[in-house]
Amino acid sequence: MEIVRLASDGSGVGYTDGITTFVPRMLPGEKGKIQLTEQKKSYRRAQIVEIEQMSEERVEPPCTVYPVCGGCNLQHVEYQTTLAWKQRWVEDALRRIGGFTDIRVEPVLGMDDPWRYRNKAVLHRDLKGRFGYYREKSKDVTVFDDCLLLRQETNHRIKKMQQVIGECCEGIKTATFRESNRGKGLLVFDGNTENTKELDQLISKLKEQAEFSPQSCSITIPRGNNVFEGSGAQYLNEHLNDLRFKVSPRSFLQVNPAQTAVLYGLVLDWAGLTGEDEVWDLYCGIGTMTLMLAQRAKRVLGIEENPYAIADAQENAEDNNIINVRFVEGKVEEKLAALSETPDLIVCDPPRAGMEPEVLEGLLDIGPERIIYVSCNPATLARDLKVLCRNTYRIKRVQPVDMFPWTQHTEAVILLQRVER
Ligand SMILES: C[S@@+](CC[C@H](N)C(=O)[O-])C[C@H]1O[C@@H](n2cnc3c(N)ncnc32)[C@H](O)[C@@H]1O
Repeated sequence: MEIVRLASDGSGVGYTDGITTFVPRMLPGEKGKIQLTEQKKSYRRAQIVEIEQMSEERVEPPCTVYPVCGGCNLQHVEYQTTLAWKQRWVEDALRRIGGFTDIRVEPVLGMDDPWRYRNKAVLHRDLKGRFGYYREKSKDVTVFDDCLLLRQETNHRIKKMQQVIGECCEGIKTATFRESNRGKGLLVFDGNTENTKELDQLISKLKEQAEFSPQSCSITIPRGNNVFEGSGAQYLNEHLNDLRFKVSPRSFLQVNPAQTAVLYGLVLDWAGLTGEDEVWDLYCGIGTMTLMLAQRAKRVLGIEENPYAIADAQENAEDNNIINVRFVEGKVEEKLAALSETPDLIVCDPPRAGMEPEVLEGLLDIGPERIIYVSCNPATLARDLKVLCRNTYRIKRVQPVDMFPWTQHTEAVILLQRVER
């Protein structure tokens, strides 16, 4: 098969028997043998067997498990090429889904060093007791020695955990490693983690290792009803700008601290706050942006559905002596209707699914002068902007930020200006 174009997840696209066929990790202009892995009526998926004609854009991926790991899918091209692709994917989504034909999308803000940037790794356990990443579209696990997206210290911690746990504590199915930007770790075990002697022994053994001393990495076992037990502090402390944030094991935190600073910097810059502004931060998580906005605004309201995150947000405000914020726990689609004022600015940072229709209607009713939309999914972003920009708002700026190098994921910040009430 010959690859004729690129899909928006980085797969190559060609045709087998006239049917669109997606081949991950194959590039436009390449020819080769493929094997079909999935057949649907309107499309097929396949995997590379052999590449016979290679694109000049292809490079040797530095990671040894890249061909079989579901974590990264763009390591077979240069980093700058991936940034150009991501810019195009945002443009394509805005045009195809949103119907925006004349919007300028700025070049993606990439990283100077796009390796070892992640502060979180979710590892799954296979039947042999080995921990690793899921393969693409599979529950098979890829075991790795050195994940190039994680710091070396984190890779060492993972190896040590694997050695100590061996085949014991079968109930543990997932190990999530998180890390603050000052290097302190938090390991969360999930699965069937009832209070057993075996689990307590595991924690004792891990604590004896330098990698899991309470100063170096806490261990957390959720025991139901918001109870976490283990070793060390049962949360992370993160430092962003001049603020300190508590992050509970079940709360969201952006995974790329270096690019988070770039992303939040853009939001603060575009917010153009004067000190007299009323701001709402929808989908506010642990209140990271809420508190930063509050330092420059009159008042900020944060809305978030995760009870752990909202509790963190409240504590974070107190901890940083920020008093001009208020947090509301609940779904944005339910809480928005109960609010009657019109803020000057609304910042929204929804999950990949984007915003519910009720939220979009609510935003149009409330009608703030400006909206800043932070999105990690160009497709749902374009769908939502189509509604917001039908009559009321105009897109002023679109700036993608590379939060997830070597993966197909794309983050973008959009500034909307109200043009009509
Ligand atoms: C992409 S995160 C952004 C968090 C925060 N703005 C930050 O930068 O850390 C999305 C957040 O939305 C929350 N969330 C998801 N669906 C929600 C909903 N329907 N209503 C309120 N919050 C929601 C999630 O719990 C998560 O904390």
